[in-house]
Amino acid sequence: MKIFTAQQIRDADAYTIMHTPISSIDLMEKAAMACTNWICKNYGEQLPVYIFCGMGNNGGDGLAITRLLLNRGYQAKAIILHHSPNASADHTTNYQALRHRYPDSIHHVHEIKDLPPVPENALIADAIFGTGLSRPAEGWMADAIEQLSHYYDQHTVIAIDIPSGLMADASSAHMPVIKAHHTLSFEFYKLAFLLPENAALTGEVHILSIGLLPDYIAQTPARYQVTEATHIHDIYRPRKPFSHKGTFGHALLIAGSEGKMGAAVLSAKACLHTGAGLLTCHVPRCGYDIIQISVPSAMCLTDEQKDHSSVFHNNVATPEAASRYKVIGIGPGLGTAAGTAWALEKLLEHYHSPMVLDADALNILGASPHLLRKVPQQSLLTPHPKEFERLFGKTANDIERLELLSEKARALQLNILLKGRYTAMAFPDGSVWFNATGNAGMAKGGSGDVLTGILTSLLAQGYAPKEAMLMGVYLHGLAGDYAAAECSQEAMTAEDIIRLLGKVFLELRKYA
Ligand SMILES: NC(=O)C1=CN([C@@H]2O[C@H](COP(=O)(O)OP(=O)(O)OC[C@H]3O[C@@H](n4cnc5c(N)ncnc54)[C@H](OP(=O)(O)O)[C@@H]3O)[C@@H](O)[C@H]2O)[C@@H](O)CC1
Ligand SMILES: [K+]
Repeated sequence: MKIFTAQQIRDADAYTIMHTPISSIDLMEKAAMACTNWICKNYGEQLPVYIFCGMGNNGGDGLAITRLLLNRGYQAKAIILHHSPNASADHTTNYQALRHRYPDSIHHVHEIKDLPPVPENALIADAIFGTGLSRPAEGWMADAIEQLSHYYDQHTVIAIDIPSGLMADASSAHMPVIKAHHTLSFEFYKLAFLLPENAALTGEVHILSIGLLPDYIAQTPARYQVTEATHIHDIYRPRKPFSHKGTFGHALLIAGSEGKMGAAVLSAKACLHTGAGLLTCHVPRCGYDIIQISVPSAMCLTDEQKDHSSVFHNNVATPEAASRYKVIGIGPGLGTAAGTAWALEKLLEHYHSPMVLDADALNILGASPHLLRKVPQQSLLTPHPKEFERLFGKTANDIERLELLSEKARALQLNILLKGRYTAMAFPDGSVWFNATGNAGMAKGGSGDVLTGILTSLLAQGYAPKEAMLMGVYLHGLAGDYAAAECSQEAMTAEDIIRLLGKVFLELRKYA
């Protein structure tokens, strides 16, 4: 799903109005109807609904919702905040319609002391500012937003299109913003919903269709996208009947150190359960029995060191040796011993195909930034926010961090993701995608090691690096969702994610 900017959303609106018999006021009615239906489906008419409206079209939506709820027997009230002397045309039309039919349902607010008390059991709808917010709220409007934010603790708050005060495609850090339990947004995700800094503001986001024209959406380029199931169905290639293990690539996984062999085991298992043809693990001597017993399908090479790996570059020292492996995954539980860092540098000097770098491999790069330039182009890097900061430095807010992510992916020609609720993936072509599968049950040790195994496996099988990242992150999240459904977010572990990869592939095959 494309993520459009506030301006592109206005253009989609205008395009639909120009190319269909639908007028602007009809579109507002459709938006208001979609919200009203959602409210009626989820809350009974015994609850009063207080709808706070601004002077633009977001306020117009609020006025139309008030009328539609009153039509259905709800006790709805519109509280209009006069932040501007001028109302938009569609706001005015809806104001007149509401006043004509339900004159007692409207309350005007010209300054903060006019805000009415809200009954204890009332539902609150926030229709003050939408995508037309052009600057931070100031003066008494900032105070009003601040005051309304406190309703979050005692009431259910539903934001219409976007929580008021939140900028759709810029950072709103340190700005007054309404906190909502639910956001009912029209047609598209807004970039703001996907940023961790806004996690506490939007609550659950529900995308409601209002019939904007699909051809505008199809023909308009968007810098940001959210991965959808259909994208993954297009990427997925089922195994052919006449294939053999060589068809699916030989992966080399360099992972583990004393006390962290579990990371290597998880990564190796995930690699095999994602379909790699052959897997060799390079581990320190202390890990030999562990790998042989825990992952019997994998081969095992041991380092000359007992507790950390230090000579893994020898596996690719000659072109002939290097050609044995389709891909290298490196990092889970690796440690950052000086010998390991030295061997990583040597590895990068010898190996020139895309690889997967995670965890301690990234920490080693963060400590020696000159190594970043030696990482083979098209490689996959999988930092979490702390590792990202060690690699590329601090930023002031999430939008700046996203820019930095995208800039580094382009400049270094690497596929770099940034882990989070909506993992962001930046590609050498300048595009940035967000993944929406996954859940908080995956915020546990081991989940990242599983992802490394999955990505390494997909590269081994010949998926292009961008496809491998989009698909691997999606599958990892979906397996996590299946695991949570089966045994709860609390109880699930990284091993459950690996186990449920099977269910994910069975699901994928249905669309192949
Ligand atoms: N496209 C769609 O899909 C559809 C969109 N629809 C709806 O339209 C909404 C967008 O409406 P919109 O463009 O009228 O803007 P909106 O957010 O109501 O605010 C504009 C007002 O706020 C003002 N203002 C701005 N910043 C301010 C500040 N800091 N402090 C004070 N004032 C400030 C600004 O005044 P000005 O900047 O001119 O001073 C103007 O008066 C969208 O979110 C959705 O709900 C649906 O109806 C139909 C389909
Ligand atoms: K709003």
